[in-house]
Amino acid sequence: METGQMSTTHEQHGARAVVVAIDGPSGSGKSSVSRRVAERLGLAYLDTGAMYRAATWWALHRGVSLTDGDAVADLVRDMPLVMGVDPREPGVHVDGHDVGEAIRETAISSAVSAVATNLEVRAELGRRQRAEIAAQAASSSFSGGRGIVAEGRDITTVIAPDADVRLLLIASEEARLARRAREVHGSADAAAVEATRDQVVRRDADDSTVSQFLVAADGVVTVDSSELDLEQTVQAVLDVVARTADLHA
Ligand SMILES: Nc1ncnc2c1ncn2[C@@H]1O[C@H](COP(=O)(O)OP(=O)(O)O)[C@@H](O)[C@H]1O
Ligand SMILES: Nc1ccn([C@H]2C[C@H](O)[C@@H](COP(=O)(O)OP(=O)(O)O)O2)c(=O)n1
Repeated sequence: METGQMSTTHEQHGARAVVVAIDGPSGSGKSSVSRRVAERLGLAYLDTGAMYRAATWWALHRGVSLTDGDAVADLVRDMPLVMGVDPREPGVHVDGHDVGEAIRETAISSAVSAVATNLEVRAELGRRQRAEIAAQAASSSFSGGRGIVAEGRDITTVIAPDADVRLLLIASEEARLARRAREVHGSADAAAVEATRDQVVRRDADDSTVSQFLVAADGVVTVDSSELDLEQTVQAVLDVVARTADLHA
């Protein structure tokens, strides 16, 4: 297997697992950039936002009211969630359901902050995220021990504050709204941007009550993608990784 071959080389060099932590607001490009960075470096990829989205889907699927915080937390503690960590195909399954597409629907985007601001849910999903990050140090893992790119809102600050590379990906509100409008509505005209505002601006305001992702914490490098296209942003992040971590990549 390709990954296995990379891991053998990696281990022969005696290199240890690298953890790249990336946070940022909605539409800054975290998911698309992190996936590409992970793929190019032969690392695993963890989309922690997808875990909050999957928890929201699961609660709605099971008919649990999102306003009943204790019931949601109880449900999430036992959630049979399987997160794929292959950056080429990062599948999300809950209780055998492939929810990769369903969790991106507007109904979930609008509701997810109610789950993401539940501190008991954060504790449970944070525990699973730390376990996955630690697991990628093992040679038997997807990355063959090379490591992982994990992205979300609190990875640089709470989940992996001692990551080798800590990065805040930002972009202007205008750029983020236009990107999301193009993605969801296929256009960045005024109507499409307005229709996207709730799931970008309101959601970031709600989410920032429990995580600090609008300003870089100490030691976190900021990359502003407002004026960069996707490939330029990937390159800017790879440059930060190369400067910061001894990847031998
Ligand atoms: N630097 C960029 N320039 C232009 N479009 C981008 C850039 N980064 C991401 N995109 C596009 O913007 C949309 C939102 O990106 P995404 O990775 O989902 O952001 P996030 O995970 O931060 O919410 C996607 O359609 C993506 O392809
Ligand atoms: N580590 C994380 C990751 C995501 N979240 C929350 C914040 C968001 O509202 C949801 C979904 O995150 P996601 O990264 O998929 O959202 P965007 O694609 O950036 O719009 O989860 C969080 O609170 N902590």
